[in-house]
Amino acid sequence: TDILLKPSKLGDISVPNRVFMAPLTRNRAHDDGTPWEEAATYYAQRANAGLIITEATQMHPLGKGYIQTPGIHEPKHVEAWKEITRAVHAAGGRIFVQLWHVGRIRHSSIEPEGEAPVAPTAEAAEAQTFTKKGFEPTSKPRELTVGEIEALVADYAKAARNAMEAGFDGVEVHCANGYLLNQFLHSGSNKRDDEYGGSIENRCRFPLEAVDAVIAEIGAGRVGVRTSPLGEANDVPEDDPRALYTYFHGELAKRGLAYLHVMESFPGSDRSEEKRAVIEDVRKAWNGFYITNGGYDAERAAEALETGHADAVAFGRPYISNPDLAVRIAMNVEWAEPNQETFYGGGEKGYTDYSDATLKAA
Ligand SMILES: C=C(C(=O)O)c1ccccc1
Repeated sequence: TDILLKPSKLGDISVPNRVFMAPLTRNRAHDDGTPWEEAATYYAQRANAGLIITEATQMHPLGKGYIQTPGIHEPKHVEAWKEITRAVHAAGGRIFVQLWHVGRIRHSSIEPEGEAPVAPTAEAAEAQTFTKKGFEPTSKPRELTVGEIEALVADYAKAARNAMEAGFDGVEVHCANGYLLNQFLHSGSNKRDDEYGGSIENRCRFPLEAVDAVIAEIGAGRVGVRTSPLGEANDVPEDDPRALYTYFHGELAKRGLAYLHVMESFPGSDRSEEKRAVIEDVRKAWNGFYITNGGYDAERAAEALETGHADAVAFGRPYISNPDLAVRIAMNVEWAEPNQETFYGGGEKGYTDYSDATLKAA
């Protein structure tokens, strides 16, 4: 598995290995969207990753859909993130922030309280979110006007500017997992009849405008994009994933982005031949640095690089319970299993209290 430890260039930066930390929602931020102070320790412990991609971080007040997720749209958010990026850089790490807007995956009791979610179309998702009362069905959204979409494009650029101010090495634009930009991409969630809906080109328009605004603000070498072509999360059916993502990945390939990050499978879902074939096809439309993600162990990760399928592998749950994952891979040390009870919400337990055994053993 040594191929996982090969350095590489990645857009404007260099990475020391191909073992990346995938975005992980942990629901431990303050209610006003300020990240928790303990996050500096949590991310610095994981600085051995070739690249850390933060938990999904809302780029607009209405982009918040769950309790205690962090934001990056206020000056106080930027100040708090500065401590985190400083700690990661002091530990020798590199970190991108994932810019998120939940769209209709939101309950109106979440701050800003009483505000309905926004979406491409005024149809509620068959989905749940978690509020202070626990899991609740998502609220019925209202349809975004063209003017509001244009304002959100500018908000993505502003969030990217905030990310640079906060000391991040770059940003990942979240276009996956049934959230706002994914809702625009898919035929099942986007029923608009204006220039932002209908054809594949029209459904890709807003996501591409958002990516272009971020590129214009901070440069393509500091921008990655995440997609989930076979996404099952949050009720975003799509008539023709192969055609849609061949086009979307092809458009992204023209922009000189730092990377494309694809969730290829999901916890508990099957990896059928048909699904693998779609992923292989839409993978071919991309021409740059490719990060794969989805339940990899070290052996399958090394194989993904050896076959040329991917240039790096993002690990989610393994990085929860193995802060030193890249070192464990280098030293061939067994991985610890994460405790699912402390994935979402809570304090230090299950967050910063996992052992970095190899660093003591080294
Ligand atoms: C941001 C998330 C994603 O991209 O799936 C998320 C949100 C809530 C729980 C788990 C994951």
